[in-house]
Amino acid sequence: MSALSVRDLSVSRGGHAIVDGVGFTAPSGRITGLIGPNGAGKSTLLAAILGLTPATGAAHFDGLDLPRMARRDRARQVAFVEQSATTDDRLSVEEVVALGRIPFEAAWQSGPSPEDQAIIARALAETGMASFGPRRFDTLSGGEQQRVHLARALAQQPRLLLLDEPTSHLDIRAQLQLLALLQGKAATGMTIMLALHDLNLAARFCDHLVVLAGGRLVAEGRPNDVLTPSLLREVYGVSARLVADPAAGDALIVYDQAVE
Ligand SMILES: Nc1ncnc2c1ncn2[C@@H]1O[C@H](COP(=O)(O)OP(=O)(O)OP(=O)(O)O)[C@@H](O)[C@H]1O
Repeated sequence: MSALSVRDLSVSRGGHAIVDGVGFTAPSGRITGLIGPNGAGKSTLLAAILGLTPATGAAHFDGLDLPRMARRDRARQVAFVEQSATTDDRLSVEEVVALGRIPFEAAWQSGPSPEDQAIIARALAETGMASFGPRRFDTLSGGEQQRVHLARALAQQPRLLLLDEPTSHLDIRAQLQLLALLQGKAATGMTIMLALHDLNLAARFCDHLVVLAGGRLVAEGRPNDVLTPSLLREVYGVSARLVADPAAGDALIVYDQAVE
């Protein structure tokens, strides 16, 4: 089974644990939401899973020791959409997405093969960016850039996809499109984990939730079991109600106020 299994993962900075003994399993072919307030350690945890920041503990995917793998080998299995991904701004959109094929290129290959070009075109189409191929990346809006970073990750054809707040610059339609696209990918067997701030979207689109606060795992499980008013009060410091949504067959979170 190609689940992501994280065990006792810890990251310390300045003598302070910012990720503290976190363990969970993100199920195979499902979407796992990583939620928690600002500064909870979500970005640090994702970076630690991929060995991009020094950490102790373990993160395995289908028997692969993710933090200790060679970068190129890992990039053939796992793609990461960072919160503020840096890109050489002079590249065109097509060239940015083509970066996703580099881990698969032979040493003598100069530029994408016809097969790579088809994969790049498909990733651009799936993210609604097909007509932007020749545009310079630095001329895009924040939301368009975010979609291109997703397209670059999809072009890697990963078995595990990690995303750090991939909807932060997207309008509501684009958020729904992105999450529906991820659902489709999960249905093909891709294991997906994404950090997300919108808890109603997390409840609707995620199969599994991992809740962090103060660097520690607070809860893990199905959205309906995890997103309770008491958890929202404890973790986010808000009073909130769950209101039945008969059309969707589950509950919506309605926030009342921040509490002390
Ligand atoms: N190099 C560092 N030195 C000291 N503290 C750090 C360092 N890097 C991160 N932190 C702290 O670790 C905590 C976790 O940061 P992280 O970015 O992982 O949180 P997050 O859950 O992703 O937050 P957000 O929702 O705001 O993006 C924060 O309090 C941050 O200030």
